[in-house]
Amino acid sequence: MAQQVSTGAMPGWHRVETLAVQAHARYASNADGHVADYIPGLAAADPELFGLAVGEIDGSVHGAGSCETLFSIQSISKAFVYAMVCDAVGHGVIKDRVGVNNTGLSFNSVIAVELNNGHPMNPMVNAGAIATTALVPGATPAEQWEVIRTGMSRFAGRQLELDGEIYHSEMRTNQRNRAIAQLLESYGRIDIDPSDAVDTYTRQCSLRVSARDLAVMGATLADGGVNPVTGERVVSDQVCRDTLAVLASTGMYERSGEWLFEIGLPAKSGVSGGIVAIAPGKGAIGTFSPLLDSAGNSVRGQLATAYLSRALGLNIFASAPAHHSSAPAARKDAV
Ligand SMILES: NC(=O)CC[C@H](N)C(=O)O
Repeated sequence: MAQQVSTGAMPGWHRVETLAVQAHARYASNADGHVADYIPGLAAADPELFGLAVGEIDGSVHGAGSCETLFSIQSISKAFVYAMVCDAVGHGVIKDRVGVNNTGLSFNSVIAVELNNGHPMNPMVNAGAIATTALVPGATPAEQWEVIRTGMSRFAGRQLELDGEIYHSEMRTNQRNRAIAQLLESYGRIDIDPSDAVDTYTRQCSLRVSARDLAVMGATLADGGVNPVTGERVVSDQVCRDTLAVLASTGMYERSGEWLFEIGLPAKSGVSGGIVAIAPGKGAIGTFSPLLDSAGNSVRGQLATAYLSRALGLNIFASAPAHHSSAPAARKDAV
């Protein structure tokens, strides 16, 4: 796991380790928010769970709390499947077919598709993610699923497994996603059977990861597409740039602008309570806590990421070097 070395991209091994523990301790007692319940399998999540990890591009990982607890990745899969599809089919195809602009509406909005003439607008909302998954290489849904599972596992540096219970639970209750996929088909935005696209998309959302996995997956995007733990190239550096740009504008649902303003990092969240935030050229923060705010973003995850972003000087818009900027606590904790 973590090595006692640092490239200097972040403040130093011991400092990052200490800050990870502090970020966890600082917000562990915050019980604001609600567990997602529109997928019955998610409603059973333990609201007490809270884990985080910081992954550096030298391959070190610093964890705190429930950082090894597994949970379904949900919407965070959208970021990595987008990167894989971009790598496979090129960014022009996906930009035209799916788009890169924020809808300003909730992630499962049907009206956003209608308002934009069937254009999904971006790959981080359900419509765009289903259209993106439909573009995954493979002659059959089984082949497409294998490409996704293998690709996501390469980002994590270990074999990821499907959470069968969550998958079946969502498949029984995802009428809205089925409607979105059929709407996309009616507009000629997906070429495969819409039920197959939704099935594969639901599987990708049901892959089990930990906060530690998210930190490594994010650090791979921070590292220009090379997994810093395994040393394997997963996607090209150009694909990382494209993916991070999309995450910056759309990764935190309709709160993406506010997030970028406060925290200054491209990020992606999911309704099971995960968040991954990426500091290009430095590393990534993975957090997990199932209590969500009204937009579906983890409350503790946002607070801990904000704290770490400030303390580690990760904001991509900061013009002063970290040692010249104000102390971590100088800005209020509200996200
Ligand atoms: N925001 C999310 O994490 C949503 C993912 C979930 N699988 C859905 O499609 O509704």
